[in-house]
Amino acid sequence: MACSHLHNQPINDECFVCGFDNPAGLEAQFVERDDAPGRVVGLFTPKPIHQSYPGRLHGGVAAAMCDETIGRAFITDHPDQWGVTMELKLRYRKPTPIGESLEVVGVITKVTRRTFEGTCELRRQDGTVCVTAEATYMILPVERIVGECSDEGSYVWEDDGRPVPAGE
Ligand SMILES: CCCCCCCCCC(=O)SCCNC(=O)CCNC(=O)[C@H](O)C(C)(C)COP(=O)(O)OP(=O)(O)OC[C@H]1O[C@@H](n2cnc3c(N)ncnc32)[C@H](O)[C@@H]1OP(=O)(O)O
Repeated sequence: MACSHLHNQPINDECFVCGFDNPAGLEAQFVERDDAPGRVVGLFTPKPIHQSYPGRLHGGVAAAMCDETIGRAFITDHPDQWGVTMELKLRYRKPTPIGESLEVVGVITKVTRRTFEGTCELRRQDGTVCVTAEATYMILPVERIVGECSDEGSYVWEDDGRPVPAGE
């Protein structure tokens, strides 16, 4: 698979989905495929701590992965605009296993002045689509997103106002 990592997208080290300093996290990675421009592919391998029924990925964890994949698909084409999830709708179509490398393919379907919408598919290695999702986000300045819940973020600010992970 020809692909490139999303080097320009920030990571919050303690994020449940993308962070690598969250012991319970998914440690997901996000890439763009050369054969699918405009899409983001989230890659992750669920651990036993992410299950619901034995061996089965918890639906809420799948939702988190779908949510972030669609959100990152927007940032790919709008690097200075971030969003918060307003609405997330999922269909759990097949059981999702743990311990298997899975991918979530996200794409943006609609952009307005204040919102964007997108869809995604969570797929197994054999192509089985286990979960599909659609979501709507409100576009907000990152200062407001971070500032509403925390006095400190894991970001520093470049001269052009762009946030980058602290320590980079
Ligand atoms: C590093 C890169 C990562 C990128 C991917 C990230 C993916 C993950 C993203 C998340 O998980 S974010 C966490 C989950 N989401 C949130 O925490 C959002 C919480 N909700 C809000 O902060 C506010 O509801 C929101 C900013 C969306 C809107 O607040 P506003 O103050 O701008 O709007 P207001 O409350 O005045 O309402 C304006 C209109 O929008 C409507 N509205 C507000 N929230 C809504 C909502 N959630 N869904 C539908 N409609 C909503 C509201 O009813 C009203 O309708 P009317 O004008 O008809 O009266």
